[in-house]
Amino acid sequence: MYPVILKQVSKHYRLGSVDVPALQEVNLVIYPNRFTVIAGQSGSGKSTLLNLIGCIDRADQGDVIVAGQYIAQLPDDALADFRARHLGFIFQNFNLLAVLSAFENVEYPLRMLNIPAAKRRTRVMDLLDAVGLADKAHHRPGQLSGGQRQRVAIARALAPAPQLVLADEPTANLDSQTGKAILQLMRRMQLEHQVSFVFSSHDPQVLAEADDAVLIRDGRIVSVEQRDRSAVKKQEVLV
Ligand SMILES: Nc1ncnc2c1ncn2[C@@H]1O[C@H](COP(=O)(O)OP(=O)(O)OP(=O)(O)O)[C@@H](O)[C@H]1O
Repeated sequence: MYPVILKQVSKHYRLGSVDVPALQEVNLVIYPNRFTVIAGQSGSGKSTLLNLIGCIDRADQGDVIVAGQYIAQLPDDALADFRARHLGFIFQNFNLLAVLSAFENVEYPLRMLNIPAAKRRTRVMDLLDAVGLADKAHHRPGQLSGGQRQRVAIARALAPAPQLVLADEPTANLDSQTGKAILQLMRRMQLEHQVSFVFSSHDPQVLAEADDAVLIRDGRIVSVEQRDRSAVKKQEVLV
């Protein structure tokens, strides 16, 4: 497993004639198999940073290296394929396809990767079981609660066995109890699947759960706190 590396990364937006510096000379390493939270005030650059790490957008300057690949070297079609193979995404509004069942939503990224049907079925049912929704496989998103929808989204993100799962404010649209349960589920999935999770969040519950907490202000990283949570992890794995 590779770390994500950002070297001297800058990103600007243009708003009419105004230049908006969203990220400025960011240097950051996101270590494998950790729970990393990017925290900062509204407008500080969290989503921009997550979009660059998630290869949804490209840097204006500097290097973004994900899964050992310099992202700037990939043309757009190769980048879409790279994303599908190596990255999973969880969104605050879940982004499930309303006309598909829970099963079909989780299956979707595997279809995109041309995984054979029998293998898809096993993988999807294992994941739905792991997120506690095996009995809801045929329900559509409209027949599920917010927390259940986010569970489907977590299963979908993990379906292609990505190196990295990115989540933009994953608990923002959930009440605090449900948010807590979703956070615990994501932590369990992160440990069981040996995958890196990177979140942006304002939520103190999410920040408290971080292995690594990255604080961003005005487009610059102001601190990175690495916590030794090995004792916690051992306990969680044992239970
Ligand atoms: N498409 C865009 N066009 C112009 N400016 C943008 C665009 N997207 C973001 N920005 C600006 O870039 C800066 C960083 O925005 P970003 O969305 O990354 O912050 P954020 O920390 O994720 O904010 P929030 O917590 O409110 O989602 C802000 O000043 C924002 O106004």
